[in-house]
This record gives sequence, C-alpha cells and structure tokens, in this order.
Amino acid sequence: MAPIKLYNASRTYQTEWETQFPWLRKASDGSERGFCTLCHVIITPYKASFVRHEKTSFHLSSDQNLAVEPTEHASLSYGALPETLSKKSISKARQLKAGVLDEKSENDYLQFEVTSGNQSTSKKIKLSPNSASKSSFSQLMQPAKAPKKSYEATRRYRTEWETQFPWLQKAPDGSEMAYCKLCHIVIRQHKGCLVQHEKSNFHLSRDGNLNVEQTKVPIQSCAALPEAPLQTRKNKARHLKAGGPEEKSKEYIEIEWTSVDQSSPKKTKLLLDCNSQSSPKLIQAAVTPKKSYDATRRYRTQWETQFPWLEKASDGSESAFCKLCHLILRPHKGCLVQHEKSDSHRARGWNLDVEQTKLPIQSCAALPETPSQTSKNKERHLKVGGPEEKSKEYIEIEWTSVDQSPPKKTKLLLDCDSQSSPQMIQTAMASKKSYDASRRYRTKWETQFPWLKKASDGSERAYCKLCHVIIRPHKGCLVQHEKSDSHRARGWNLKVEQTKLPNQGCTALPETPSQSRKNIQIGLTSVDQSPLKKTKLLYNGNSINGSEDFGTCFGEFAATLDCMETRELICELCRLFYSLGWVTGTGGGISIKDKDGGILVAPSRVQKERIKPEDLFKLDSDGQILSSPSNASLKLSQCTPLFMLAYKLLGVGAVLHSHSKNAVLATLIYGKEFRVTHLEMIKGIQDGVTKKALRYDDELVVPIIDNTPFEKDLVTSMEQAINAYPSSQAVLVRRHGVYVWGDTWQQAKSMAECFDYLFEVAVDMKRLHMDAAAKPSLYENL
Ligand SMILES: CSC[C@@H](O)[C@@H](O)C(=O)COP(=O)(O)O
Ligand SMILES: [Zn+2]
Repeated sequence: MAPIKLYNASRTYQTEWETQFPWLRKASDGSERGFCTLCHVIITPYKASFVRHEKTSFHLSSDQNLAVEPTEHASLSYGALPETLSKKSISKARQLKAGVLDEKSENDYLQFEVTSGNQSTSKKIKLSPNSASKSSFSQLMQPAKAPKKSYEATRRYRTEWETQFPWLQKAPDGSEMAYCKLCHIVIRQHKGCLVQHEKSNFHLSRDGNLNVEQTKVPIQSCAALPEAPLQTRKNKARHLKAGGPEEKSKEYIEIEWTSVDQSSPKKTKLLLDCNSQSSPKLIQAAVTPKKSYDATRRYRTQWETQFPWLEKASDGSESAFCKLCHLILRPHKGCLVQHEKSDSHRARGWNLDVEQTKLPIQSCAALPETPSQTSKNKERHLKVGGPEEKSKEYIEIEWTSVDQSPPKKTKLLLDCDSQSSPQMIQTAMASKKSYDASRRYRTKWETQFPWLKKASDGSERAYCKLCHVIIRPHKGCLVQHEKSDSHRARGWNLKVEQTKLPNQGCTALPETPSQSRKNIQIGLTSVDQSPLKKTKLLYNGNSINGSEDFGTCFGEFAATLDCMETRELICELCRLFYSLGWVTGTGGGISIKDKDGGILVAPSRVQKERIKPEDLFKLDSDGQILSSPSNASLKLSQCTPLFMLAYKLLGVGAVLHSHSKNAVLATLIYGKEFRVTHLEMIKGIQDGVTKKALRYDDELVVPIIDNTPFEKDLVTSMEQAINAYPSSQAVLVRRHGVYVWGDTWQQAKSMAECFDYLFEVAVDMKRLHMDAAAKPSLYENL
C-alpha cells in the first residue's frame, strides 16, 4: 500500500475556504485538516485537495449539487457521528429544484431530515440557485440514476480490521464506512486511513489500550517487545490484546490485564520477538503498565469531612471504604458521590443521624414539605458546610455523627422566603419515614449479640460497640454485621478479662484453643471498658491426682461463658465430636448452660458438625424455650428431655450425648452396668456424690438402660438410673450411645473422653478374653 502522505505541518486550515466549498469544515480531530461534511472524509488542508475531492465521483454522488448549510444541529454534531442525507431528502430536494414542489417559493431553505445512525435530526438545506446548470436541472428531473461507482463506492468495510484495530467498528449509519469507537468519528473504509487515524493525537489521547497490567511473566527467557519507541510497544501490546494474526506464528507470554471498565482481569497473550536478544527484564519493561487512571489516584482524608461514612480501605490500597456498606470504592470523588446516592447506601441511612435540637430562627422557610432527596442533600450540604451556606440563611442544629462522637453543631440551610415556620422544618425533617422508621430496637437481641446496644441518637437503630457503627434495627443486618470482616477484625468476643492465675501449676486453656479461649489466655480488657470483672480460669484435668477434689481441678476455676460464647463453643465441640465419630449422621448432641443459666441446645436432625451459633435454641431451667433460631424449620433436639433430666435432677452445667461406637459396643458386652477398674483414666471421672475424682483402683460403674424407639421414651428409665446411681456422671443407652454430664462443660467434655477411652479399653479387653471389671490380681498368674 502506498504510504499516506502527510500534509505540511506548518499549514493551517482557512475558514474562508468554506465559501468556495460549502461542504467543507475544519476536521474535528484537532488537526488542521479539512472535513467533507457530505462524504465524511478528512482532506489535507490544500485548496487543490478540496478541488480534487469535489470532482471525485465519491463526492459527486453525495453532493448532487446541494449546498448544505449547517444549522445549529449540524454544528453540534459536526465531526462526530455521520450525517448522511436520507434518499428521501435528496429526492425531495430534487423535486424542489425542479419546481415540482412549491415549498421553494415559501422559503429558500428547506427543512430536511438528516439521518444519523438511528437518529434523525432537522437540518436546513439551501438550494443554491446558481449551482445547477439547466442540464443538471433536467438531469435532476430524471429518475435518479444509480451513481457511477467510484473507487470509494466499491470499497467495503472489513470486519477483520477490528482484530488489528480494536477501537474500530462499522459506521452505524448503514454505510460501508469505518467508525472509531473512541473518537466517535467516521473514517474512510481504507486501511491506510485507519492506520493514519490511529496515529493521530486525537485518537491517541483517547486510546484505551494503555491499561495492560502485567501480573506474571511465566516464560523466563525470551526476547520481548522493543525497548523503544513507546508507541510501537503500545501498538504491539494492543495487537496482542486483540489477538492479532501475528500471535499465531510467534512466541508469546501470557499476561493478565484489566480493562478500562474495571471488569475482572482477563488473560491475554503477549507477543514476543523470539530473537533472544532480550531478557525477561525487557519483557517487563515492555509490558510494565502505564499507570491506569485509578493506579495514580490517591485516597484523600479530607473527603471524610464530606462523607462521614468514609475511611481508607484497610487492604493497603488507595481505595476508599464505606463503613456502612462495607464496600470498597474507587478513590474518586465522583464515585463517592455516586455511592452516597445509591439505594443500598441510603438504606443504611448514614444521613439519618441529624438530630434537630433547637430552632433559633423563628420565621423562615425551610426544607420542602415533602423532603425529597433534595432536602436530604441540602442537609448534607449543611453538615459539611457546603458552598450554599455562605450565601444563604440558616439555622443552627446539633447532630450526632454515626461514629457516636460528641454532638456537633452545624448550620441548616433555609430558604428565607419566609413562607414557612419552624414547624415546617420539623415536619420536613421528621417526615423522612423510611422502611426503618417502623422498626424497633429489641433489647433481647443483646443476648445473642453481646456487642450490641441501642444507638444513642434517640433512634431505634442498633449500634455496634466495637465497630462504632450504627446498624439498622433488623436482625438480619446484625447477623450480617457480625459476620463482616471489619467486625470480626475487632474481635467481638474479646470481653473476658483475666484477673489472676490462682494456681501456678495448671494449664489454663483447653487443648484446642478457639479464638475465644485464646482471648481468655491473653487477658484482654472488656470492650465496654467497664470496671474489672472476675472470671475463672480453666484448669486442665491432666494435673489431677487421684482423689483430689474434682472441683479444684475443674469447677472452681472454670470460666463460665456468656450466651454467645456458649453458642460458639457448642458449634466448635460439635465439629470436634464429629471428628471423633460421636455425633455423625446427625446423631448425638451437646447442651451447655451459659453463665446466666440459659440452656443452649442444638436443633434436631441436622448435621451437628455444621450448625451455626444462631441455629441453637435457648431454654430456661424448666425447659421452656427462651429463644429459637430465626430459621423456623429448625426443631428442638429430641435429646432435650434427657438433657433436662440431668439439669433438673443434678443441677449440672453441661450434658453431652455421644453415639460413639465404643459406647455402643460396651453396652453389648455388659448387662445392667458397665464396670471397670484399675485403669488410669478412671481418675478422670468424678464421683457425683463426693464430688471427688475417682482413684485408679476404684471401680467405675455406669448404669445401662435399654434403648427405646423414641428418644423421649428414655426419660423414665434414665431418671431411674440417675436416681439409682447418684455417683455416676453418665448413663449408657444400649445399642445407642451414652449421656455424660458435668458441673461445667469442661468437666463434661473431659469425662466424656475418659469414658469413651474406658469403653474402648473394656471392649478391646473383652476381645482379648479379659475382664476390665476384674482386679489385675485375676491375671497375675497368667
Ligand atoms: C441418627 S438419629 C439419632 C437421634 O434419633 C437421636 O438419638 C440423637 O442422638 C439426636 O437427636 P436430635 O434430635 O437430632 O438431636
Ligand atoms: Zn442419640
């Protein structure tokens, strides 16, 4: 292809040319070139070029001697979208010229419809009286002949160009012309013109291809893109992004890149010249991204004045973060404004925290009666001391911020046209009834959410004591908030304060310390900064010596947990017991009393290892339900009547129910009682009467009751067993499992482990034809 000749850079476009060439305008691409408004082509700024162009059949076929006079419409869209006279318009013009239509007499101008893509606009066409010769008039009278096909007219737009020029598409005007999606101009359907256009500053300034972001260079040694010039590299990168034809024949590396529209990263292949002169460094240099628009942006702390809900994102980036919506936002003021207007953000009501306290000005028109977004915006402007404040009247109000900081005074803008009264202001401000307005804060939520209190702004909203954010008075929102990273990062469960370690030779924490227990260990101060509280520190049963007071080892220093901690603990223990095979197949269960005496019980027929704190039921000491899970499909565990037996009869702190195979097998090798002796793990069991730990050489006896088709039918026999064996801390249920209890959950857990071990040993001894109930002397002679 012949190279495109560039015009002399010193040339400038002359407006007076337009007198001679009415179709001519200055090109809108920032250059000094001319633009044919009929053909939509750019022409070098030489008079000779225009003359030449005017004679081309391409132009003639468009012109038809019609001098177009741009109207306002035309100048507005000039240079942008194509404006092609519709055939209907041309034929009308012809008829006018020929005097077939009489509109000519009324007006020298004719209002024409000009089609541009799908749109049509009005335009005036001046009929040039001297332009057409008589012959051309008579020509016009003839039915329109198909114009002689010019070189241009035979050209076709080629879709395959789009591979090379990702900014390209077919002109939306139905013609065969090309169209730049970035510059919004029509270009001749000529590859040279496309290349030329791509190099123009106008286009380059709009070039969206400078956003390639290299994340990894998996190929280590390859020649990459040339070091210079920059534009060439950009072009290559672009070619690759577009998956140009070269890609197939050469080596490439895979890169990830993000598009200007911030959509998720895409993978693409980057072409490499594998002539091996270059190093990976070069690759890197070549593809090192031009900083995208966002990459150069910085978070600005001063935005927080205007947007009280804003903080810098905690992910180390320069992004902004909405404290209410927990959303990361682009560090762009426009985006923040946009976000603030969003329904989701407004539903979180950051701006409903203005509290009007006094109206010092007595007579003033205030906010509109039906407070629309505008009034909210007005308030906001005032809160942030917007520009209007300076020029208008205002009243002073006190308001509290979402961060619960001391009330601030601010000025409320008033439209001082004095039609309104302070009442109106009040009405205006009070009438912002939202969805939330009908909701009420419920104190009982605090049981489940210890970090919760009622917002102190007088509203019905909830407030997180840890995150210092106001939350909608909606349980779902509380649950949601509790799960949020920001909340969890603040360690809602750090409210136990360790005061002393009463005994030096004791381990404090259970073996698998969950976050809450770790917290006990590190002794954090209470979130609400209330005076020191005493708490009990767990002892580990390993330190027990036989016959020690069991309570000394467990009970006295056992940390009692609040409702939420207890809920968490049950979930954790369920997972643990599942892994031991104690609560598989939805069987088995756990119930623990919290420090306020509330009995927490898991739901029935659910996978116990997957339950969540909010799935638990809370009962009082009579077994009455205090709170149920919000998921109404959850039913109370069938084990509940059995758990309640131990609570009521023995006043214990926790009851566990295991379906352990060891327990089941043990019930198969014994009759009415499970008996073992002379096993070290017996020392891990408490005597329910003496409250002392059993000795190694004591005999451990556990009653065995027969199973029933329904769990609830075990109540009678279990009650009898408990009464008949007051020392026992467990009841075995034949072919079913075992119930174990303790004064604290730690005791119950620890004893359940010891029991299980002893059941297993007894079963294994039976396999070895030995009797675990027999004294060792029985075997001394073996
Ligand atoms: C596998 S079903 C087991 C149940 O019938 C029962 O024995 C049990 O331990 C659990 O009862 P649940 O009501 O699911 O808590
Ligand atoms: Zn069971």
